[in-house]
Amino acid sequence: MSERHGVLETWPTGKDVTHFEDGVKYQQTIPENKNFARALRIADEQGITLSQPRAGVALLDEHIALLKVLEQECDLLPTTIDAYTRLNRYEDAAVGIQKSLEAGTSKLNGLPVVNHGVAACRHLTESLQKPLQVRHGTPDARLLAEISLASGFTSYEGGGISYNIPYAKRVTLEKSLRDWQYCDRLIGLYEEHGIRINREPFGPLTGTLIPPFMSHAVAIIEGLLALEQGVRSITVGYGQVGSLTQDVAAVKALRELSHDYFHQQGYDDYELSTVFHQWMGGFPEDEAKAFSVIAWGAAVAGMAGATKVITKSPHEAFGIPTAAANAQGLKASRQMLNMVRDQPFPACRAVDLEVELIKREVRAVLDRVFALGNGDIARGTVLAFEAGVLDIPFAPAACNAGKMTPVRDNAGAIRILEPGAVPLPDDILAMHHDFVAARASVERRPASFQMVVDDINAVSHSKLIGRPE
Ligand SMILES: CCC[C@H]1O[C@@H](n2cnc3c(N)ncnc32)[C@H](O)[C@@H]1O
Repeated sequence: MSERHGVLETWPTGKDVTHFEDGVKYQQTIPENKNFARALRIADEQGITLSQPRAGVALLDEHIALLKVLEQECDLLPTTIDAYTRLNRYEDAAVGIQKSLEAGTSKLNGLPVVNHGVAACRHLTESLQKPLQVRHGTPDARLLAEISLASGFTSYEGGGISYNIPYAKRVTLEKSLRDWQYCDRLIGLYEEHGIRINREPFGPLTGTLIPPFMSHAVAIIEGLLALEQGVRSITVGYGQVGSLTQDVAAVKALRELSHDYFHQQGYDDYELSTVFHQWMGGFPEDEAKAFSVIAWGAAVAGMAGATKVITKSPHEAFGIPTAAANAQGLKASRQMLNMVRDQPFPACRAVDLEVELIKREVRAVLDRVFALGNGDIARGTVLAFEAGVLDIPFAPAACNAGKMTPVRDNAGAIRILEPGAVPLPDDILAMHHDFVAARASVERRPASFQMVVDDINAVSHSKLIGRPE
């Protein structure tokens, strides 16, 4: 039995996509203004920042109603997939649908696209006017990809690292990287039939004090793995850390490094865009304070020249936002994006130094990943995680070393308290040490894990740096 046949058999709705050509034919009926890749290409050419929320509820009609509210305020639409579907637990998703019907409200934290199937999801994509993307967190996303793409979604988030390490405990990288090569190959097949589907590695990872160089390394690896399979529209992403100069530098470095590595590997016929995720850590409960965090994220995304910003809502501290709250986050973000649109962040020495630092750090890590894989990027990635060369702070995955410990410096930038086995050059390690020591002396306390804990809680307590009381 072919792999594809096996994938389609894992749930009855797999029958809906038996003939790949049917999905291609359907995608050819979608007007170009609803193609996600095209919208990003145009925005990037124009140098504007598009806005996109996260959103997903259990039942189809409610999800359509939700997206109709949001599409008034955003440029690009999501469909967030529920947690059961992300773990291929379609039976549990079916129970969640039933419970939602009985309760008259969503009992799932996203739309169970696999359970709903192609006909229903085509009704969804046809009901909306803006490009739609599937956002999820699925280590084995093969069936979800088959059904989503045949249903008219034109962008697919995730990757074999970014949807495993932060989202799963016991899924091996060998398996998730291989399953994501299937997803990328499927999108490569759509590309060969003239349908351009956008791919967006999940930049923020655990969203907890991730040093820019580490998330950039993962984004570039997943971009290369996608290019290898024929994907040609790639959005690399980054989660805001809250330091203005580090965030502006991170977006600049991410774009430039992605081009460097994609060209180095022989690709030049791709479209690249960047996405900036508004603060992914803990939020203040007070809605006015939450709007401040949201607006700060929008301001920096715009000034940094990100192609897209993923917005938050004033309900972030509580859970899934109502449509109204989600729309408020979009409106606050749009206001700010409009106000910063004509004032890109000016070139300055602090940003330039941070760009150079991030570039050196990314190169040190990726050089080792490529060396370990001896030219095979997927294999190098598996070995790099085993060796702790790639190491994602606070990730649940058993295959992640969890040795590298981040902490903020005295100005709020993310630095390294403990490098673990991440192969940074000695002079850079010394620089991180000095950054952290300077904060320790100002705070008159030793550099310690307590600082890390204080930083994790800082934003929800209306600060950026977790200073002692
Ligand atoms: C990247 C995942 C974390 C972020 O994703 C948001 N999120 C998750 N599920 C939904 C949903 N069903 N609707 C709207 N936002 C959602 C959370 O709030 C958080 O910001």
